[in-house]
Amino acid sequence: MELEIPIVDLDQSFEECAKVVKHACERHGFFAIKGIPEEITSGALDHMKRFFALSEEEKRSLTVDDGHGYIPYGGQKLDPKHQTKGDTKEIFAVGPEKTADSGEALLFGSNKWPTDEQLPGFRKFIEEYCKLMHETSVRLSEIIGYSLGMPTDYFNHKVFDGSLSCLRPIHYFPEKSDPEQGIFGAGAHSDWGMITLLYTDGQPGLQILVDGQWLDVKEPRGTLICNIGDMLERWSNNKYKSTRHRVANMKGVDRFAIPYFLNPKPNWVIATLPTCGTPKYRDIKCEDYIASMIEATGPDSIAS
Ligand SMILES: O=C(O)CCC(=O)C(=O)O
Ligand SMILES: [Fe+2]
Repeated sequence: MELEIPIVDLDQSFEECAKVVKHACERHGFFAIKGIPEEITSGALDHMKRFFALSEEEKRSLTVDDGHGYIPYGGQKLDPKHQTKGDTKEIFAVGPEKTADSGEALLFGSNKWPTDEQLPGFRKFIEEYCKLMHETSVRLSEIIGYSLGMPTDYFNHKVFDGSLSCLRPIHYFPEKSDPEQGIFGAGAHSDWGMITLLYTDGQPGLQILVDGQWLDVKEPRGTLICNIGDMLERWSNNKYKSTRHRVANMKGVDRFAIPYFLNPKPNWVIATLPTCGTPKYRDIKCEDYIASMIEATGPDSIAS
């Protein structure tokens, strides 16, 4: 069954956007956003297709060792309990460059870029794309904070301008998923951070779990999908849902997706908002939550 998600038009008023966001977040936490120029999203997609078309050797020379870089096929298993093999995808993770004097904990290291000879213009374009995704997701966070009864400057740059946000473009291999056999493009999971902004090539595959049923998400073309992550669920004391989702590649074709994960600064403490009732969660530092999730889903969870 298909799920239609509401559209937030960033050209509309703050109040109007907040109304749509609130309604979607209280139901399942997925909505689409309009207002990012097509040539930018399709440009990012073209660059990422060229990246994943590099030779195995070239990609593996950029293999991730501390958070950023290339993660080969099967290198992540998002739902170890229900998967019989790793996700049938490869990833290239890029984050904001950390400066030596930023004083942040070293959870993620520096980026690993292909050379300009390998992929002309790639680094410049993707860096700009990261900045645009960051600005857009911070703006959405301001709207979200307001929709939860907080001042509009509560969730702004002071919270999110750190090193943990991350663009993680994905190539799903042309391999048919088989949910009965525990084979998925990406296993069921919820996202970990504040929000995720996702652009896809339009191939179906993304499914979300609503009232015990897996529904296919159909995003209107020319939009990005935005969904709520675990930290916002904690902040909002479960008012807003960090819904489980997965990728089932039922056609067995290549599929490309470019998610941007907006996370707070490493040492930012996630504590229930004063507008959201008696806390159901203990306070937790952003970097501690992320480290525990990497531990649960990274290469060590592949061993089984
Ligand atoms: O590829 C998609 O549509 C979703 C990817 C996703 O959920 C993730 O990377 O967290
Ligand atoms: Fe996800």
